[in-house]
Amino acid sequence: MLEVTDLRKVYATGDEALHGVSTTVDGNEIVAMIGPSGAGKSTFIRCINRLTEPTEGEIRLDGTELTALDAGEMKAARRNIGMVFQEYNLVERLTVMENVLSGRLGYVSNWAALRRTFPQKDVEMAYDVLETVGLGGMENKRADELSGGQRQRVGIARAVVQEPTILLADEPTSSLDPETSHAVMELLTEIAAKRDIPILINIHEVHLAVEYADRILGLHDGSLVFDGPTTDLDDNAKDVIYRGETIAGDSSLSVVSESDTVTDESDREQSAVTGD
Ligand SMILES: Nc1ncnc2c1ncn2[C@@H]1O[C@H](COP(=O)(O)OP(=O)(O)OP(=O)(O)O)[C@@H](O)[C@H]1O
Repeated sequence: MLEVTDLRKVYATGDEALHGVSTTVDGNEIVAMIGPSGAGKSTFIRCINRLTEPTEGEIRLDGTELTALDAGEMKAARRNIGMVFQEYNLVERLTVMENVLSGRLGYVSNWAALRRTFPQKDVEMAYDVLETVGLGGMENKRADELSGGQRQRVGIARAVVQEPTILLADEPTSSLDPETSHAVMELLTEIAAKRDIPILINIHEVHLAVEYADRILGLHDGSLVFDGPTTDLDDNAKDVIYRGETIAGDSSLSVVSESDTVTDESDREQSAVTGD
């Protein structure tokens, strides 16, 4: 279970992207986070696995307080958090199989990781997951030979072989055409059911959120203004989320600066996909 309490993020620029967001994600539910551009959706999802460092608040995953972990402990904890990225984050010159197996790097010794040798059971699991995502038979293709939809399936397979207890997806469909977007959302839904894990998806397209999610989180200007079953997302709720009609930002919070750098974040992204 993911439990987020009073999550606040202030970037080094002074931008307060999250004003104290609390929610839980559990079971095998599909939770879609929606909201206007700049509402803080990416920041929220990236704070969970600390690709972006939270400023304040608690993030517990299956009882472990992630914000209290040191860098080494956090790397280990990231094995439990599968991450799917908008731009796939594949290594283009590597094969589909090599990309998928990189999801197991956090489980093998440094020596094996360096030589990219994996136990037979990991390879079998990778074949299995590639079948599940509809890429059976494509394991030897290079990533740069794939379409966007196929790349995203590789990204999903890589996250799944980590055997995570939760999947996070940051705009997984926004680089894809409408048909492929549906296919990817269907795939994510199937994975949640089959693996019995929750999926938190940050998504722009409200119609996809409504079609596939069990629950909606609505962010407006860094505040969580809607948290309820998808069936409760009526026009009034959409006005609150997209126009902030009944919500005013809390300007009383003091600004705490911190020293996130782009380099830090890209290092962490690498660690998030390899568990290394
Ligand atoms: N690295 C950063 N440094 C400073 N400010 C940032 C950074 N990343 C995001 N922000 C700011 O934080 C706020 C929330 O941004 P975020 O990307 O989380 O929103 P979003 O809802 O995901 O937007 P979009 O839907 O356009 O991707 C915005 O005001 C943005 O300008």
